[in-house]
Amino acid sequence: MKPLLIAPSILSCDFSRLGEEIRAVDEAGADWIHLDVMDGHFVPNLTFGPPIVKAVRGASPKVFDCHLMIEPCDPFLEAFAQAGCDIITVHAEATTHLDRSLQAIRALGKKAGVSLNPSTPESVIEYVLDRLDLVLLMTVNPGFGGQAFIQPVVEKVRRVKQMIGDRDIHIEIDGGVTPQTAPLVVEAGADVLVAGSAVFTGGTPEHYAANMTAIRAACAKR
Ligand SMILES: O=C(CO)[C@H](O)[C@H](O)COP(=O)(O)O
Ligand SMILES: [Fe+2]
Repeated sequence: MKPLLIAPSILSCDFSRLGEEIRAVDEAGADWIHLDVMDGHFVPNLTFGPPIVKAVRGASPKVFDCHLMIEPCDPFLEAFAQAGCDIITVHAEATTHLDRSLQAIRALGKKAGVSLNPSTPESVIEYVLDRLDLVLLMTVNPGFGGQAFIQPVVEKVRRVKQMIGDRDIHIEIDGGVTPQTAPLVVEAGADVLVAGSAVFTGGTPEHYAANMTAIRAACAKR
């Protein structure tokens, strides 16, 4: 069984102190740093692009887990790779040629991920499993932090876990993860939890450590 990893989403941090906040969650015990890139087109919100990723890359040596909510995605993969992302995840709904996008990410020397919106069936990844390092299952509709967890996705987690069999592929959950919802997806087979508001609530490094401890403790009996 893979160890449980927590990837705080910086979408919920204080953007005026971005580097400092990344350093704080790193020191508070984050396994990965989750970066939400939004284009105002695929999702109804805008965040940041490669120059910001590059600017904060030095704030933490932890894995930079880049969640691209952009359409098209292919023209920007190289820039995100050069900016210092370690994992690049594209949405299946945002690329016409998913197989090509995943090949392009690996050709850049990065880990390749695919994300599925809550309403997207898991069958879309059936023929690209051997090109994947990570499947990100959205448990909210992408675009904003602080939304409520969409419960029916738990069943999809179980199905994806079965589909991947003994392949070395992470199952990551993103959206509405709290100490209450985390055990549901972990029990179903998830091994990476993205959490934005549930980690950054409180606003101090001590809160971040306690918030991550609470999520881990809730999942400890999996
Ligand atoms: O991809 C995302 C939104 O599209 C974010 O990663 C996600 O929403 C995290 O925020 P929270 O944990 O507050 O739900
Ligand atoms: Fe995300």
